[in-house]
Amino acid sequence: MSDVEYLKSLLGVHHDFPKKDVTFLDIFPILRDPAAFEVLITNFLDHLTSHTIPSLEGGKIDVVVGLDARGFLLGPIIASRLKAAFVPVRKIGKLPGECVDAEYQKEYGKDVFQMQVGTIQPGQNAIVIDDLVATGGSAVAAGELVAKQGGKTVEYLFIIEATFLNARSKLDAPLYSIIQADG
Ligand SMILES: O=P(O)(O)OC[C@H]1O[C@H](OP(=O)(O)OP(=O)(O)O)[C@H](O)[C@@H]1O
Ligand SMILES: Nc1ncnc2[nH]cnc12
Repeated sequence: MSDVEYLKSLLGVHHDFPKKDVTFLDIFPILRDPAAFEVLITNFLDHLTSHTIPSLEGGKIDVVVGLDARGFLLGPIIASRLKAAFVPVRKIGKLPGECVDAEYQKEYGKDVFQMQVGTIQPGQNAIVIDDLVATGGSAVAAGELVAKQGGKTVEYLFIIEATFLNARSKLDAPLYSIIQADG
């Protein structure tokens, strides 16, 4: 079994959660298996360090943006290994100080994301990371927050991509996913 097949085999599959007709894919079993979690982090880092990200134009990744809540499990470790800053995007009302806002529609609802002003400097290169991309609504909103601060999103990274919802077509930078789910 390949590394990716092994990661895929660990995912929890929950029908009709959190509402009817949504099949929820649970990444937590990967985090309960230290060897699998290392495979996961190594996959992201190999991609980020060996692959040329076209929109990075030879520059470095300055900021790793992690999305509330499961992007927080991945972002800090990737940022630390890249020697980049970690910046959280949180659901509205959770971050102190002045914030920029972006409203979004996701697979099973509507929400508002926020980022603290001054956490990305104009011209900095950012990647956005989360556990799963479904419709892409949350990723698009995160990209808007990066842009509002003058930053540039050079890539969006996810453990799982629900390919049938075609989030790629909505994003302003390439999408990288380790596991593709087609239905
Ligand atoms: O591509 P989209 O349609 O926007 O859906 C993807 C988002 O939905 C999930 O988070 P959720 O909003 O359930 O929040 P949580 O991490 O706080 O549970 C997931 O972790 C992504 O952030
Ligand atoms: N199907 C799904 N599984 C896990 N997280 C999600 N976020 C949005 N859709 C999801």
